[in-house]
Amino acid sequence: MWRSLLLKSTACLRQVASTRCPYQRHFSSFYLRFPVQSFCNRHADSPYILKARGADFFLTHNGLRTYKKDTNSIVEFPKSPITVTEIKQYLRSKDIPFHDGYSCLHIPSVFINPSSRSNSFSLFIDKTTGQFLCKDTLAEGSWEDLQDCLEVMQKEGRDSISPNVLLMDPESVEEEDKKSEFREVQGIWTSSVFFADLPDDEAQLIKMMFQITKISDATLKKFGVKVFKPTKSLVFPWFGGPDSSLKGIKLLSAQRTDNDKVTYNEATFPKFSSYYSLFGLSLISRKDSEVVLTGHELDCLAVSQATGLPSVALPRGVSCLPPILLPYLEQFKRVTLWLGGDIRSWEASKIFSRKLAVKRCSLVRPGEFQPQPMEALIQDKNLGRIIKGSIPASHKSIVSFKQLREDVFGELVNTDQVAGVKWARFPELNRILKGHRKGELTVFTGPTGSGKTTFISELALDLCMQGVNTLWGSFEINNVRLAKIMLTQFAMQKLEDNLEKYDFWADKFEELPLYFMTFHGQQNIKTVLDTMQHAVYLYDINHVIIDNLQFMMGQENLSVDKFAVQDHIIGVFRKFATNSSCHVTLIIHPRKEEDDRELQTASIFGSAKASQEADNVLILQEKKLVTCPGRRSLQVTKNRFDGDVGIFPLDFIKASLTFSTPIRGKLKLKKAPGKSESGEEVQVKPAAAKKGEAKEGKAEKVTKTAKTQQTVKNPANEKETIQK
Ligand SMILES: Nc1ncnc2c1ncn2[C@@H]1O[C@H](COP(=O)(O)OP(=O)(O)OP(=O)(O)O)[C@@H](O)[C@H]1O
Repeated sequence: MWRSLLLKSTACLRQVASTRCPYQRHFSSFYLRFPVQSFCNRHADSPYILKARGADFFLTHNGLRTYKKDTNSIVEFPKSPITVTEIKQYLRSKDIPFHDGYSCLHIPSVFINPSSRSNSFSLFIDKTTGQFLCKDTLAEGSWEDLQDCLEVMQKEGRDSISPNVLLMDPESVEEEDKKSEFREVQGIWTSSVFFADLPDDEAQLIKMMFQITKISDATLKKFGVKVFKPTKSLVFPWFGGPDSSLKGIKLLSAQRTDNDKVTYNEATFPKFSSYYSLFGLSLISRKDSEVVLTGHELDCLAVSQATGLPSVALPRGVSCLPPILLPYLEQFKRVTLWLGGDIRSWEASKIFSRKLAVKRCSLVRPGEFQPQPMEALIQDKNLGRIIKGSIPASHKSIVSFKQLREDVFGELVNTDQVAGVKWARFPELNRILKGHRKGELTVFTGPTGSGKTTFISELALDLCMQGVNTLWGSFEINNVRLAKIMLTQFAMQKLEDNLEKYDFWADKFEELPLYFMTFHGQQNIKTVLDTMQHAVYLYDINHVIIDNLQFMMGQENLSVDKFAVQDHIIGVFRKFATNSSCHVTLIIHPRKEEDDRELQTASIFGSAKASQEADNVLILQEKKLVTCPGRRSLQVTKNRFDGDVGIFPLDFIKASLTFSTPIRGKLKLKKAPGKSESGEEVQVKPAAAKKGEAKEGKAEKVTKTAKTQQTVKNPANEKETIQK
């Protein structure tokens, strides 16, 4: 059997390497046992990326440096997308029995000998992607991997196959890294102590610090929560696998801010991108048929203690529900999502319920009387009653105001949250657009070569750094160039001149929830949309950027009215944005305009119908409204959210490729009224500054922004801040 697998895999690799290199090529995990890296090094005469089960190898022409990156940051649409009907047909053709579950099909595990199978249907196939997970052996892989295994089994007349065929080379760098990381996990875990083993006053102090005085030692012990004294952190274990062994840990530390609020910082081992723990899962019995899904470990403790209901917590809060966790939630007939107390949690619960199958989900609507679970416990609320009052997630197309009433109220009391995520680098844009909202379509245009890509790159990066899961479709410039621009903007400095800092910034950048589609050049709109859909499912993407629409117009449509095609494509993206609750930013080249005329909304679109589809229209104007030639400004010509439109100037900083708003009246330096040392009211008079002084002002601003930038916490990062 090994020989046949080996032959098949090696042949495939050889074919790929000879025919496809240096193009990007997806290797399924099935082939990972083999030395992909060394094999391809021989063919590497230019840099390229191989995506292979969570690892990307960047091979340089001299083979001197190999970057590895274990986040699945490159989104490739499966060569042959699979449907659940096709999966079922295939299983039937192989006489494999299956249960049709909520998100997965369940089949007997092919990795366990039938005589020793404790649970007959322990292999779960994701209905949307075909990815599988065997809960007994933790073997996982793609639909193609599973088919390969089944084919080999059939050919060799076997009724099971070793899961080792799917494992990485045990001596690979990744495996070595994992082993040393696991030693670290065990070290922290064994040197941590249970609350019950701490002196009373110390335990009480820590509980006060984390605001968990209402959580009993018994509850903490039941969930295995410990304290790691050196950093005064709570330690949440991740127990997994059939033997419920320790797979990882999350460390949570708390800090009290000046205004007496508590902020939490999180760190996980393994790191966030591969931390797939459903906290509390090890306490769930096979017979449990309902569960409360929370967004935080402390909330999980609160629900369990107050209601006695089975409860689990998502590993990365409301930012995503990784499909790899879905098999663990299949046993529940009813899932109550109580993810938090704000609008973001409410939106996330609606999106997650689609993945979990809406028919079994009910949602706790955040509100004054329904804060997040831990807060509800502190306020002595009846958590059981709140859960009972959760509302079915099933969506009805026609609703009465009675059903909308609470939603409308929620929007009225949370205006700031409803307005969306605020840009940290573009306060002027916040002033006009109020924020970045899910489900909207933004159309962005500007003259050729004016800096559209560079500007949108920073705009999107800003949001991504605040936890907005982002997917790039860059058809014009390749992903390496785009990532270079973004990394420069992220580091806010010219990295070419600071190569020694590359790894520092690249490590941080890698933690961003940022994904790239691998398309380049003309693309079929359907393929692009399918890939976007796929990414939304896998990574809970909130923002897709398409650069640019012209690459979807296709050659075949040239005979048709160009603007009608454009209108159609905009309509398709509009629908996607609404249906997927995902913001789409579409870059469009303008119509040919006379050089000295400003662009307008009408410069972009073929018809008025298309302009109605966009929620926001942004135009990068070049040197029109400012005296200095080459200056850019950003104009908002449409804002469906609240109608405010406007324009503001942008300064371009070439070294960092960033844009900033010039300080207002920079040449007329003005200070807010204040008091002099003698106590007199002073107003600094506008003084005409020299050119050099103005530049200094700008440089100072950049440095300040850079500082702010470094302290921005990113939820995807190992340090997350949750404001209570
Ligand atoms: N405000 C600016 N001032 C001067 N140079 C800029 C400015 N913005 C971007 N650039 C530079 O101009 C070049 C083109 O920028 P970019 O690719 O972002 O433009 P674009 O509008 O997307 O181009 P295209 O029309 O080809 O799509 C880049 O080298 C970029 O660094």
